[in-house]
Amino acid sequence: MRFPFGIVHTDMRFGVEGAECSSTLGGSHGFLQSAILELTDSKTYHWGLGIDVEEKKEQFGEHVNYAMRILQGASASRGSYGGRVSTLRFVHWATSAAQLLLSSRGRGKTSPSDIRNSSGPHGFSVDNNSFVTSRAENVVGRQVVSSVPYSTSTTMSNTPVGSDEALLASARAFIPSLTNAMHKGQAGRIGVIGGSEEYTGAPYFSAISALKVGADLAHVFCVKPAATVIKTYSPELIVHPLLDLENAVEAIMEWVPRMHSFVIGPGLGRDPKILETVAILIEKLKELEKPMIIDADGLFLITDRPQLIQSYSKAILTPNSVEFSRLCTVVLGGEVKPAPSASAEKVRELSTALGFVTILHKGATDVASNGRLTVCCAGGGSNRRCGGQGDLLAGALAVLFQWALAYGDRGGAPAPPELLAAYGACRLTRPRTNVTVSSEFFANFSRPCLKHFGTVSILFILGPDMKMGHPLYSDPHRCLDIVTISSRTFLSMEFQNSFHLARTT
Ligand SMILES: NC(=O)C1=CN([C@@H]2O[C@H](COP(=O)(O)OP(=O)(O)OC[C@H]3O[C@@H](n4cnc5c(N)ncnc54)[C@H](O)[C@@H]3O)[C@@H](O)[C@H]2O)[C@@H](O)CC1
Ligand SMILES: Nc1ncnc2c1ncn2[C@@H]1O[C@H](COP(=O)(O)OP(=O)(O)OP(=O)(O)O)[C@@H](O)[C@H]1O
Repeated sequence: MRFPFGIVHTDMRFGVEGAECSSTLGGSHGFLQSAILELTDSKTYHWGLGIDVEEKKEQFGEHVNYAMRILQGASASRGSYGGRVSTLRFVHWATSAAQLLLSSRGRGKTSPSDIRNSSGPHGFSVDNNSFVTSRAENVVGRQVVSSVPYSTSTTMSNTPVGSDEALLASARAFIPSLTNAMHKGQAGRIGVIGGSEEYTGAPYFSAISALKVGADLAHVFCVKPAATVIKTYSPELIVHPLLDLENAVEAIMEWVPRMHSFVIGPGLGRDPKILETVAILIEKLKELEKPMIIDADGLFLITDRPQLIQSYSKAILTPNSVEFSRLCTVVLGGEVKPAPSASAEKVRELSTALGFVTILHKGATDVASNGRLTVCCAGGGSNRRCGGQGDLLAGALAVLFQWALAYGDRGGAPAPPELLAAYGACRLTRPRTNVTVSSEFFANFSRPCLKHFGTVSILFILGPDMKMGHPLYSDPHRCLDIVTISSRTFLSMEFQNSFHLARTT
């Protein structure tokens, strides 16, 4: 495995397997050098003090501009960097690592374990003083890649009703057990309404994640030009090229009754005719009381016509910060600036204004509210912000939501089904991305993320391994080993009896 980088604090030395860059400067110049090395696949360069960007431009041409852009705009990660995400990720993490080191200088002593056990904006912080080690790369590289411990950051705001463990236990309770008595489809038939000529990945991510989490069947309802493309991603998906037919509503409604829940919006696009079709479908799904997760362009539609889901208790909206901001502007009035972490109060306000429709605001901390209760889920998760992670979450949530609803509110749970499902989906998604970061450091992200979806689900189900503070969370490499073992065990059904979970029908 390529180990992405190592940092020695004394001279900010960056090591990339097969390429090494030594700089006596550190800071962003060091990062720039590293980024350029990555971009150019250079083997070894030793640059002296200072970097003359113009000179480097001559040497490396556009790569310098590119590296600069990455450094300056790492936050604008989506899309624009295309295939260069590995470099972005490299710099992103490297930056975090260096911030850690730089911020710790001259403030006494911090042991590696202090860093490993602490948490902060990047999943870690320096609690006390300086970091002293001669082989910082051994610690910091690993730490930055693997840390992001699952912190005790889940809270209930307006009503203090539970802890992480209580929420997790209740979420786990509605997962159907694996037995030979179930028939195909019983654990979930999920419909994804989305996919356009431009966006074929998003509906795929949602649908396949639904399957990985445990649904039996996933259907995608998309426009014709997207259908073959989506189908070729996976033979497991059932793909219906119906969304752009003249009689789209009628054609899709033939399938709707057999679906347990829907994800509406991933990759849908914004063609007014398609959106009109989807608006009619939403009305019809409501009549049939189908649970629905509304994401991405589905939220664009809802922002335009909030009355579509007003007071519908089986809808969960999953806005990212920009989508949340747009919704707030329309529904609450006034400007709400997009922020990585939403104000729990604003999320509650929006939910209330929409007639207690559940809102799950995705961010550094995920905040879910049904207007009466608010649940937050932080910890875990990656610092990568590439496209597709929200789609994965939406697919997972569609499965958990229908499981939760089928299980029902049996009393004793710290939150109602919609919030348990939201919490469960976040809790499931965040460690998965964490595991992926450590194992797929230089690869593209959302797709390998899927690889761990099933396995992390296993951990989710196996319960005891998911305890916060468990070593799994401080060392994803170990986590992967255990996950592999767990999966095998799971598949061989040896642990079947330990699935003491109630079954849904
Ligand atoms: N592989 C694919 O097919 C993918 C398709 N996608 C689809 O792409 C379509 C458009 O989705 P977008 O999310 O780009 O929506 P928009 O087209 O509304 O763009 C939102 C923009 O806001 C930016 N942004 C995000 N957070 C911000 C913040 N805190 N402050 C300022 N700007 C911020 C984003 O970079 C993005 O460019 C949807 O249909 C979506 O499902 C995405 O799901 C990603 C993956
Ligand atoms: N700043 C952040 N720090 C850590 N995790 C985050 C952050 N922002 C979002 N996430 C996590 O990433 C996942 C996807 O959220 P994101 O905001 O990327 O969705 P999205 O923009 O709708 O995604 P998509 O590209 O699929 O449309 C969620 O599980 C969320 O918990």
